[in-house]
Amino acid sequence: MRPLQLDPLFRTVESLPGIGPKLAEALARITGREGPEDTRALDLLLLPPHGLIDRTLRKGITETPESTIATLKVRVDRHQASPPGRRNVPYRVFVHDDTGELALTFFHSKPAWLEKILPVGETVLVSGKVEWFNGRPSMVHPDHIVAEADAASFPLVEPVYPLTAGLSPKILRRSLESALELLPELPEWADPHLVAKNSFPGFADAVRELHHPEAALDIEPQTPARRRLAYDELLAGQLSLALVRQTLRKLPGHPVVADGKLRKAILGSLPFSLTGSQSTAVAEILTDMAGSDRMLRLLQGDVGSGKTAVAMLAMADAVEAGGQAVLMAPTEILARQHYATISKMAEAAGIEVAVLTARAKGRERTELLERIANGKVQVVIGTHALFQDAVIYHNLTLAVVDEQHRFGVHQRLRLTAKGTAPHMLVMTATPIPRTLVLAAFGDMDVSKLTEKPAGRQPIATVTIPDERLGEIVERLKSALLDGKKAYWICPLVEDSDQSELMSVESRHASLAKAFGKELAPLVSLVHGRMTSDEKDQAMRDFKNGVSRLLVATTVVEVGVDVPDATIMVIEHAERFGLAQLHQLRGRVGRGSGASSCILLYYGPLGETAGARLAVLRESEDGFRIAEEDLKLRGEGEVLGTRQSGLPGFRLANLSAHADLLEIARRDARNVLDADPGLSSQRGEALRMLLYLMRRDEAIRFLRAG
Ligand SMILES: Nc1ncnc2c1ncn2[C@@H]1O[C@H](COP(=O)(O)OP(=O)(O)OP(=O)(O)O)[C@@H](O)[C@H]1O
Repeated sequence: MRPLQLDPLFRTVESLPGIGPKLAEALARITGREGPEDTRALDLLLLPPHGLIDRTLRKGITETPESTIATLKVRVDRHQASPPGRRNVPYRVFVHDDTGELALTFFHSKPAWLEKILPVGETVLVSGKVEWFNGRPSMVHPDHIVAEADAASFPLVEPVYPLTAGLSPKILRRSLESALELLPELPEWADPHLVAKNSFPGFADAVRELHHPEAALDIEPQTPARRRLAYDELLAGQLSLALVRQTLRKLPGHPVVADGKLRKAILGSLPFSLTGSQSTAVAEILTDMAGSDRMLRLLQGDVGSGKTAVAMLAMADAVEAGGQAVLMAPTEILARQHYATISKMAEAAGIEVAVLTARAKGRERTELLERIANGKVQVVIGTHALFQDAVIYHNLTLAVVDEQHRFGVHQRLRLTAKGTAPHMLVMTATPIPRTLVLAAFGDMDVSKLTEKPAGRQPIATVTIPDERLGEIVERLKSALLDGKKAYWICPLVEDSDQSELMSVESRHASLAKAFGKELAPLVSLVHGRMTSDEKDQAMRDFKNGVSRLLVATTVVEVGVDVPDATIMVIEHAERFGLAQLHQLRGRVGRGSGASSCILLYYGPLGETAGARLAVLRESEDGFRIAEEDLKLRGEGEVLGTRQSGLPGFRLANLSAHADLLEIARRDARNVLDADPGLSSQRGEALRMLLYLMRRDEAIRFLRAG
């Protein structure tokens, strides 16, 4: 049970003054919660400002430099309403000070309201950005207009939060202030030495400071308050991972003893020999599985490095030793693809493979479940459907989870609830740096595939502005005529008014048209809104060469393996994250043919966007790209926080707080060594921390264990 003391903080944001259902939705979005009911006062409190507006500049009107935010004390001279019927001509209010005149400009504002807040002849404080048009200063929609008498209430320094549509800074401010009033004093959970050494304020004080910066320095990641909160967040994360591990390790292992007969049969049938790091990874995995402790290993390998074969070889040993193995993929497309590859490999060893996804229904499903339960099926490939309650395994000894970062700790727990405690191999193609591995997975053993299979050629990567689209289409046309295969990736599914992003459907149509009668049938489409049958068909057609240009959304991002596809066009490349671009590009260059990747951007490019694309052009090394991405964008984006299911870090910034991550890891371990049930006084306080940081799943686990 959650301690009563925390109840006020768990009020839904909707219960805060001024917040209705719409705003609650908006807040759910910016705090990354599932929906409005799940968005609590606490989530608002732990949302750090990402910038600051400094309103301390107080020069005269004409002394204010172009495009700077200034606070001006002015006298109101006259109002100039929009001419009747021409609402797009702004309403102007002319004001002056000793240095000159300023036009306050308003679009679609109510005249009565403007007359009320800007009475002619009165002196007011206005604050906002001063722009010069035709040699005259103006301020469009001032951020603040305050009567001189109320000058004391004027915010000199204002924190800025990430905003989404429908949420104004003022409303956010107001709800934040009322949430701050709910903060109780809490017991200290951090180690007193650490607190003293770092001059950490208490949690509640740190939260208050977070939202009341007094100067730009106060929002830097290295203030004691920011560091304190970052530490708390990291500690909660590490503690929750350590709790999972603690319980998993307690369950009896399954020493896998096999002489490698099946594995060798598979190896012999592969059209290639393993790379050095593939062999090393296989050896590491087999050593782990032979031991009496459960394996918890991360197999990290860049795009196209050949993780699937490694997994298959490990599964072969598990099967030979009389067990079953599962491979869980994050998407249906990927599950089916793995099924296709793996059944082919398994055939050589006579291993029985089946695929299980949410799509299996009726008799087919019942029969499949039966064959899994009686052990006839030895390897099951699937999506999270693999771990529904109805699925009972005969003797599950190895679970391979592909792209774990999409699932999160929760599914990992479900997996172990399947009676037996299988060895666990987590495969990730996201070449995340060590600090992130630690933050996301805790202390797992790691095998790395450090080289690409022999014979791969570099992918020629170019950035091209949208004006040259016609040229790209022409080149693509001749490539298709040459028998080549290409992907064309678009960011969105349907045309929508709010977005000028090119939709995959209209791009599919325009390309088919541009290619003319002869080539149009070779152009196919796949996106997330199609049924899984349709998606399958599209992928199969592309693989078999029935279609040769696949226009797709990012459903093809992870893992799709069509080795003879050699051209990748990514439209609106400037809108994708670097790591995601790397994943997408990794769909080509998977065979021995020369490949190219065209990053098509709609300019002009901002500085960061330009730098990002340049990194990609220069490097194919996923690790380097991830490091650069981390520098350019922060870790939440690298991991794709929202869709990843990995509880993202809001307060900790892993490039700034790497030292705290190490400390948090050590502290989590020490705490649990001394007090595995978190029942001491400090343990109780730490439970509170887990609630506060929304790691409820760990608490449930604590109870179960
Ligand atoms: N040692 C090898 N030599 C040559 N080709 C290999 C080797 N190992 C794997 N391959 C081939 O390389 C391609 C990529 O392998 P795989 O799909 O396992 O990559 P992956 O690591 O899962 O990459 P991604 O994360 O991009 O899906 C496959 O077509 C596979 O058959």
